[in-house]
Amino acid sequence: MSSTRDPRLAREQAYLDLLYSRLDEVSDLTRSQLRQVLLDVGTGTPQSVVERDVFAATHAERLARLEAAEGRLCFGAMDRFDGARTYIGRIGLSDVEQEPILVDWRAPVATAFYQATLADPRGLTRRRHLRTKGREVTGVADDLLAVGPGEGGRTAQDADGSAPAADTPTGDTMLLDALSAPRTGRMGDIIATLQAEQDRIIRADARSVLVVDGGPGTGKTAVALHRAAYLLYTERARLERSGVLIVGPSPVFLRYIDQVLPSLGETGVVFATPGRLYPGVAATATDPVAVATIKGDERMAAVLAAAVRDHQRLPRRTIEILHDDDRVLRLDRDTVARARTRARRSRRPHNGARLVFLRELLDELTSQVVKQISGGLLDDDERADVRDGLWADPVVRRELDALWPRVTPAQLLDRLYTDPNLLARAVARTLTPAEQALLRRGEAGASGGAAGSGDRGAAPAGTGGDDLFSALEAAERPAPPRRGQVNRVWTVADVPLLDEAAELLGDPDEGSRAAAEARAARERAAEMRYAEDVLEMLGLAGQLDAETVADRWRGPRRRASAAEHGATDREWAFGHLIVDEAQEVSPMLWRLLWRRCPARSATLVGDLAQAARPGAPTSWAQILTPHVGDRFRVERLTVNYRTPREIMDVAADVLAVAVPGATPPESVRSVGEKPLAIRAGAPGGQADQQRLDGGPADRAWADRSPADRDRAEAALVDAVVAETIRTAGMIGEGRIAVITAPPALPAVRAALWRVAPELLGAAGNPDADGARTGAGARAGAAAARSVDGTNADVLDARVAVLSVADSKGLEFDAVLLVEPAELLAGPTRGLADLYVALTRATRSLTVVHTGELPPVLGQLAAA
Ligand SMILES: Nc1ncnc2c1ncn2[C@@H]1O[C@H](COP(=O)(O)OP(=O)(O)OP(=O)(O)O)[C@@H](O)[C@H]1O
Repeated sequence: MSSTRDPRLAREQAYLDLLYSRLDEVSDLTRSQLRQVLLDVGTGTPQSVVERDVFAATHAERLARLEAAEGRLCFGAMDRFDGARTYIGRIGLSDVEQEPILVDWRAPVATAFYQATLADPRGLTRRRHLRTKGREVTGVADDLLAVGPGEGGRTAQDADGSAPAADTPTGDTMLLDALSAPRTGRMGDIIATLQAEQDRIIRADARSVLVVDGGPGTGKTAVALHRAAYLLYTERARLERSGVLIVGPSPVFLRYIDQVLPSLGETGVVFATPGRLYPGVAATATDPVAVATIKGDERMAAVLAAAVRDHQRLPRRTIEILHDDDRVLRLDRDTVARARTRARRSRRPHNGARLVFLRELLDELTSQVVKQISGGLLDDDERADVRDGLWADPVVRRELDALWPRVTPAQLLDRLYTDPNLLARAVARTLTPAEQALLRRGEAGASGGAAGSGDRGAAPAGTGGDDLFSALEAAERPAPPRRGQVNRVWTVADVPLLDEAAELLGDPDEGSRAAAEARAARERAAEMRYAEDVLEMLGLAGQLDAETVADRWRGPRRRASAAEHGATDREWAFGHLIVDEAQEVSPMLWRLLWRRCPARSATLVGDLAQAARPGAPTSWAQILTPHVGDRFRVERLTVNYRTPREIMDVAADVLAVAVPGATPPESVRSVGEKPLAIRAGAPGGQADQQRLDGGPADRAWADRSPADRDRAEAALVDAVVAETIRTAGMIGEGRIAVITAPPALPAVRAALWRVAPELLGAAGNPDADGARTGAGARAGAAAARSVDGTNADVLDARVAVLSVADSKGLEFDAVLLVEPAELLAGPTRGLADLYVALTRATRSLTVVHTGELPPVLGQLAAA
């Protein structure tokens, strides 16, 4: 990087000083405007209150954006042929004359900064990168793109008075420096070094579905998050109202990425894991892979529809109802069938159509009563009284409810899993007997991870749309807990099924009352947090209380509140959907996701080669055509920014077997350090660093005798602990992941905790189980524990012990991969899991194993 005597530094420092002083001015002004609005009691008219609140919200959001821009306010400049210079930064700024002095990286004019090349300089002579620390310029790097016509053959750098040296740093130097920096446990923004192919994707049109496909480390996640920030900038009005939903595979992953958008000044997004996409349920428990696969199968939509129809019954023979103890009324099969047909034709969901069904049958029963009383001579009011009397009669109610009961999603799913007759009827031609058995097995409950919230299905709500019955239905609220109340642990794979059921059943009770309460509480909590932040920013904490300020935000709907709302309302229509690790999404989950974004404006990020799901599709068309037809476009990223060449060479062998013919991404750098294989339990009890010849894959642990297994496990754990400590000493301040098959997680964690607790931090303490809240919770990832019981706080520690599932999308300076043969023997696509695990490191990879290495890792042997 440039020396301190570089004259360019002084010039850029002067400009940066000017930018920061303007930032301070604008921030002070905004702060004082906000203070004034908040302290102003106003005239008290409704209009003045609303106006004041709108102003307050606008000022507060602007202030938050200005504060987020403090770090790396400006990171580049571009010189054009006409000699004009434009500075690019985190936000746009204008001087007092309203002349632009800094351009937001997302503005159209900034496109050239990212996309200009020597071959296509886009009117630029030079792209300048600024390295800053706090408010100080510490380095300058230039990409010379062309010689300006008015400069008489001088290079752009000549214009600064400095001669270009052969080893002058360039944008590539800046990129490599960023990629080689120690990891912090959190993804950061990459606006200073975005590459042209990434920038094009970020700015792509948002009206249809864009798939960002690419191998590990190609920046897919980074691009998706920057695209969210770009869309919030270019389509703010639309997305402020509707929000952006970002779905990531695990709470750990959401925690990993939760700083990126705030660092770009954007907060109006909802983060969710698949287990949290149904209001009122926070599922983290998982089913066995085979069960989850069948639950995610598209055919489950037909199964659920059949299960709902099964609750719309016809009596075998005429029903006799004793009304008011003295009158016998009759409902024959044909009458009920007619009512059922009408109700079904109403095209309302089950609980709404129930009202049509009830009306038909009550009309019939009313006619019978009227005939019996008066030979049919009653006026309308009297008929209405008769009908009310029938509805109020528990005997009548019981008979009608039995024919078309109100059902909640939780009840429907619970019955499907537990009632073999219902299951058999609902799946008659849809699932094989073996698949049905798996569904019933799902009933046995979930494994791994913390419990999802119980889901009670007893409190009915009015289904609306019919005055008479709305009133009658309202009268029965709140209902006492009924027999058949559901209180089970839902798994992640149950969530799309609950949502599908809610769609078929209509406004479900738990989706209305419980979710409305949860929503109100969350919105209030968000308002309070927001108010506290604003008071903090203004130094008004002692003068105004957060409660008062929060109340003032209730009038105009803030962007954050739109986001909060969307998080708890299954009928909320998000303006844009972003799905990370999209290759793992099951067909049933896709159905849920598209319901959340009916406009089908989406960015989907994934790598089919990393798909762990058995039977995962092999093309995006296979995944998307059923949902969006041909309204999708695939963009590929090809450069691996994360994994060094030496590690990628090993991973490429795995890819070649996992997906024959697939091209691995090209690593942008090498580190001069080959991955190692360490064999545990070698003679003398010492871990033995080995160069092996491949050979047959070792027997998986499950195949060994218990004594062998115990010995091997003890040796393995010892070797992992020793190697982790050695690696920690070697990499200094960076982060390490120990990636292992789920069964070995507790033993490895416990052993590391015994020997080197400081490496695991608070997240590694086995006694500290239980609910934790933190930034992840704030980001919408409230379930602190993940698929394999991993606490999202692991990212704060120097060493994270993770399953492959939880390591998805993350990266570390060093990775210790434990017993790869176990991954290959697992129930998921083992080669894909191995590929994911191998590609998490930015610097060093060590494989620790007990038996022979799988042949696919032959390269390690030759290392
Ligand atoms: N232009 C860039 N400048 C600096 N860093 C970059 C750039 N592009 C990508 N990176 C970094 O490369 C790493 C990998 O990016 P990212 O996690 O988005 O990849 P990915 O394609 O989602 O990987 P995976 O499929 O393995 O999850 C991240 O640390 C990211 O910040």
